[in-house]
Amino acid sequence: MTGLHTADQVRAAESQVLARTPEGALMQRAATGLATVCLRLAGRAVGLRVTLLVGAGDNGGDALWAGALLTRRGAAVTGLLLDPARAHPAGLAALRRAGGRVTGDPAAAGLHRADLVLDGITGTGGRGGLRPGAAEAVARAVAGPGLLVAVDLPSGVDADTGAVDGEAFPAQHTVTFGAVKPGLVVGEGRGFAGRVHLVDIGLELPAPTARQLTDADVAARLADPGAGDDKYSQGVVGVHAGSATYPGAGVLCTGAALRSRPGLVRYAGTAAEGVRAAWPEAIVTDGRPADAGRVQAWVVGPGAGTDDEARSVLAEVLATDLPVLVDADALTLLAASPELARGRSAPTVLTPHDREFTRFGWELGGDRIGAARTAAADLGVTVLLKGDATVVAGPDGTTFVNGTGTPWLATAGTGDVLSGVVGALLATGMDATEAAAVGAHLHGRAGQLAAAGGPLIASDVVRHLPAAVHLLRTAPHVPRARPPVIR
Ligand SMILES: NC(=O)C1=CN([C@@H]2O[C@H](COP(=O)(O)OP(=O)(O)OC[C@H]3O[C@@H](n4cnc5c(N)ncnc54)[C@H](O)[C@@H]3O)[C@@H](O)[C@H]2O)[C@@H](O)CC1
Ligand SMILES: [K+]
Repeated sequence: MTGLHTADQVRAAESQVLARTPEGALMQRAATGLATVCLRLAGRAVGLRVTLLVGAGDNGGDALWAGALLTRRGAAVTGLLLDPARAHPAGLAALRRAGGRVTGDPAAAGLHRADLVLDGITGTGGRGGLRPGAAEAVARAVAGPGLLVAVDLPSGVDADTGAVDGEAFPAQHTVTFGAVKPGLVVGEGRGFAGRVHLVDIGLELPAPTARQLTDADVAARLADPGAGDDKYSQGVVGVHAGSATYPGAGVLCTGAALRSRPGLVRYAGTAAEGVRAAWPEAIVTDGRPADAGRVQAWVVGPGAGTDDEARSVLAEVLATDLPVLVDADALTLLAASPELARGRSAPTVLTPHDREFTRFGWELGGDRIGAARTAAADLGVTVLLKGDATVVAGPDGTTFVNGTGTPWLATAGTGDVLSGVVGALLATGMDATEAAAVGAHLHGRAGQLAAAGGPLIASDVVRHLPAAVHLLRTAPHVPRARPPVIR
């Protein structure tokens, strides 16, 4: 599990270490880690042309110290001082001592021929997007051939939210210190961070503000069937999705549930004929949820319409004491009658995309973690806010940011697949917020496998779910999972 820590949390942990270590020691650790990663990425030191973009704070100090280390290893390092009077004094002196050169002129900083560019403009102390001088230097860096490496955080990205207000440094790699900040993995920031390398600088960190599951974490939560299991003990999920005219959502959602968890899927709805034809393994009725037989969780909404019948089905399943996943059309209905979800005794999971989210009247700015948390607390539900990095927030504030997936998943029907996956996990009795996070991770991995040869369609994701489970289970360090407990 990767813990995500806010800038304040990291700063507080840093000040504890600062109080008991010699001056500059922490920055030395950061700079040494940074230089080590740079050498690994570049594959050599001697003759390596490096340009440092140096801002006015300690982030610039890290870059200068790392530049000094690289100079000593034989690199040709130039520091571009964006605010020369405020450049970190000790770092600047170290670079000069080592034989590095400095300039205040972006045109003279060698960005057109650098092998490596280190972005030390701002880190956790940055506010807002790049200022004009910094933006000009970044534009030159982007136009040049150098590998773009951000120091701690791509400048211009908000450490806590990933919001980018204006321009930011588009890093190919980010070397971050002490802890991964949420802004590196969520929101727009995710797209600016590139590959994230965490350097341990010996901080004692508090509980993270949010978490990111690894393959091993997810595998550990996916239990094998035991010798005494039968189809009922594996979790039975009910699906109400699709319509007679558009059965696709019912077919995809039912198929995803079947392929995620080999228990039993019951389908109830007007897409019955299409679902029966596609999935003989499902138990299908064209009646209402109450006609479907016993289930341990419901998925309701994808392609199910927003008419009175659909509304009454939604009210029926939300009136049960079973976990319910509400998606798509059912979210539109719920947004108009949120009281149906408020105060339920069993867990409810909402899986909105941005438009569905704002229909509830919740604001969605650059802070997707904050928005999902506010919504979850408002209704007392788990909110899975879909996006490039899906955010899952539970009613108690537990938060996950998903780290798997591919842009190819932005295609019709993949949301129906996600609902089926999470619904199947809910039916096993898994905690609802974990089920949403585990389901998002598995769905993303299946999407990555399905997209290996190029574009994918949603049914490709369904087909790749078993291979994705296998991939997760063969990840390093997977502990054995205990069998699920079915109520
Ligand atoms: N506190 C510590 O002991 C350590 C801090 N470290 C580094 O220190 C960084 C934080 O340093 P600081 O708190 O000095 O802050 P930063 O270096 O992140 O930036 C603050 C400076 O940038 C200016 N600034 C703010 N927004 C700007 C913008 N949009 N465009 C241009 N300039 C802007 C401010 O005026 C201020 O002078 C971390 O990200 C990390 O890189 C590491 O060396 C590890 C140890
Ligand atoms: K930076």
